[in-house]
Amino acid sequence: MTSLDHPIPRPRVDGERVADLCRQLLEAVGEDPEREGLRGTPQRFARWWTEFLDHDPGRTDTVFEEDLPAGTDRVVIVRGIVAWSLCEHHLMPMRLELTIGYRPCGSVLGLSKFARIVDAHAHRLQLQERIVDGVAADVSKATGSADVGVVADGAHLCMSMRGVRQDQARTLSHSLSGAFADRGALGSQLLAAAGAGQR
Ligand SMILES: Nc1nc2c(ncn2[C@@H]2O[C@H](COP(=O)(O)OP(=O)(O)OP(=O)(O)O)[C@@H](O)[C@H]2O)c(=O)[nH]1
Ligand SMILES: [Zn+2]
Repeated sequence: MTSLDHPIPRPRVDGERVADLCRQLLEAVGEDPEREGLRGTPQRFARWWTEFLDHDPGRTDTVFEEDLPAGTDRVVIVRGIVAWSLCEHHLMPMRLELTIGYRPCGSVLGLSKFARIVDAHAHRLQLQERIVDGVAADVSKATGSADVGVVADGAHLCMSMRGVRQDQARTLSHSLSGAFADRGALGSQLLAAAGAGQR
């Protein structure tokens, strides 16, 4: 069993510096960082950045050997995985609902590991498309399967509370490989499981 190398290393957060920058930000937007309600804000702000970016997803690659009876096909689809990330353009939250499928070839991945893999990619400054690609690559690496599909349905606050203010807009993105690709039945099954186009 090998542990997964994540393409973007976990950043180290300098909490004191973040708190100091928060104090400066409050001043720059015309606030008094010493007023009662804001006195603890720089420390809280630093704490949440640290909690978010320094998040340890835990072990992501526990697999179990599982032989399939000859002539049977097995597909695993996990849906309803919710993750929050931050868009790297505006540093604003995006909420993603992910559906992940793969066709096991000899071993199965522990079910909780899908959400842990998602966490490893979400707790960074990100693009939805990069999260989906990264999750698909890690699932493929952990399972040894070339047949992997990942669908994400994302709501981006930078598109809803500011900018174009499209509160209902959702972004669907997917990464399909092997048997999930080429508009085949498995890809369609995955998109249907994700409820694509139903919201
Ligand atoms: N492809 C992609 N784009 C994203 C994601 N998150 C945010 N964006 C977009 O990044 C783009 C940045 O556009 P810019 O023109 O540089 O910045 P802006 O003037 O703030 O853009 P507006 O949001 O249109 O006001 C916007 O279109 C955002 O909607 C993401 O996960 N994937
Ligand atoms: Zn954005």
